Amino acid sequence: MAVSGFEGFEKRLELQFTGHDPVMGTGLRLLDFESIEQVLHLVQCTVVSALGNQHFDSYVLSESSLFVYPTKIIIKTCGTTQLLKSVQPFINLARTLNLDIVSVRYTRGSFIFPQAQPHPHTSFHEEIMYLEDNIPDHLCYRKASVIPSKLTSHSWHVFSAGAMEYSGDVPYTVEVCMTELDQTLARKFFRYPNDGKNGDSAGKEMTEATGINRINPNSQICDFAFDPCGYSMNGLDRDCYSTIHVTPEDGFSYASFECIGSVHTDMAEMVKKAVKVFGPTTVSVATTGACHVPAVAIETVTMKIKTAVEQLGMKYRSCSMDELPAAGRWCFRRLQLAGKEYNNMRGARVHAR
Ligand SMILES: C[S@@+](CC[C@H](N)C(=O)[O-])C[C@H]1O[C@@H](n2cnc3c(N)ncnc32)[C@H](O)[C@@H]1O
Repeated sequence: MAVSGFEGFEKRLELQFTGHDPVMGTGLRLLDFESIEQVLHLVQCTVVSALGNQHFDSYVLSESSLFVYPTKIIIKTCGTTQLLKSVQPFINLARTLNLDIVSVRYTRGSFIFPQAQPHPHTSFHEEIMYLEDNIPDHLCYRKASVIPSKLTSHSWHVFSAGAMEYSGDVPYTVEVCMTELDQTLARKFFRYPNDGKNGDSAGKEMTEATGINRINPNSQICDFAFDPCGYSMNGLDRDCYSTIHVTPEDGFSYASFECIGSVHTDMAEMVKKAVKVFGPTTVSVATTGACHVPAVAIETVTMKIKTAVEQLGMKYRSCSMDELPAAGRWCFRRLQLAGKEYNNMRGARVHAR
């Protein structure tokens, strides 16, 4: 942990592959656990719990989560992990299964403790340089973008590279970052000393006590409670995942909620339920991949989420959009608890009333 506190904001990497073998039922899921562990060792994290279904495998990590689909890997890690060190090893491992990389997407918010980040995460510039050096040339549709909000301390960083332009036919992704959690709600993610439980049983109890199990009642949940505090879960609902990570310590409290949506998902309702679990002061919502079907167009999805979160007493502060050739349109919205204002330094909160 950094001297100052734990960095909750995750770095997220999504690698998409393709292969000549039309039988894609297993694909990357054939990777043996030892190979995955070796990559995670480079990133500086470990597996603490795992659960799979017929569509994908999910791993709760000591620092966030990993999802392995037949042709896709999604890994998000927090703290001072070196996530981008996994890019080349994953591409090489996929090659052993005759799978070729076709797109890379890297996203993250603004770190609370940027000075604590190691190479190659000391700045967004360094991250882009590292990615450029470690992905193959055929991923030629490339763009990096910092999507601003009104607060320079809350921006969304995106890099995407693809072998072809984005076609808009994938389910959309919503990444929610919450800071300054309500202290009473955050306390539910602390364990009692000598509680006689292990990470799995304590995690299950937190999932139920906090209402996380009601965010998507159709999910199978793999959860883990850290000692003395902290919580992570992966939810599996057919081929869609959701994931929650919580750093409850006062002063740098943080929680994230991420999930995949489709025309069948009431995303706004799920985000609202997730925000309610934590009572944060600031909520940022990054949405991408929404396609041209009107019901899941990015404007429709993000507007519904905004309206749902406002019902919890949050006020809309800013909205920015950008378009990346290999990843499609991005929308980054920030909301803040009504009656609270920030000056431009993170954490320096001024009450407006
Ligand atoms: C559960 S992980 C979640 C990471 C996620 N990105 C977040 O901050 O919400 C981080 C939390 O677990 C706590 N924790 C306790 N033991 C830990 C360990 N061995 N590794 C990582 N985090 C640990 C940290 O202090 C922090 O509160």
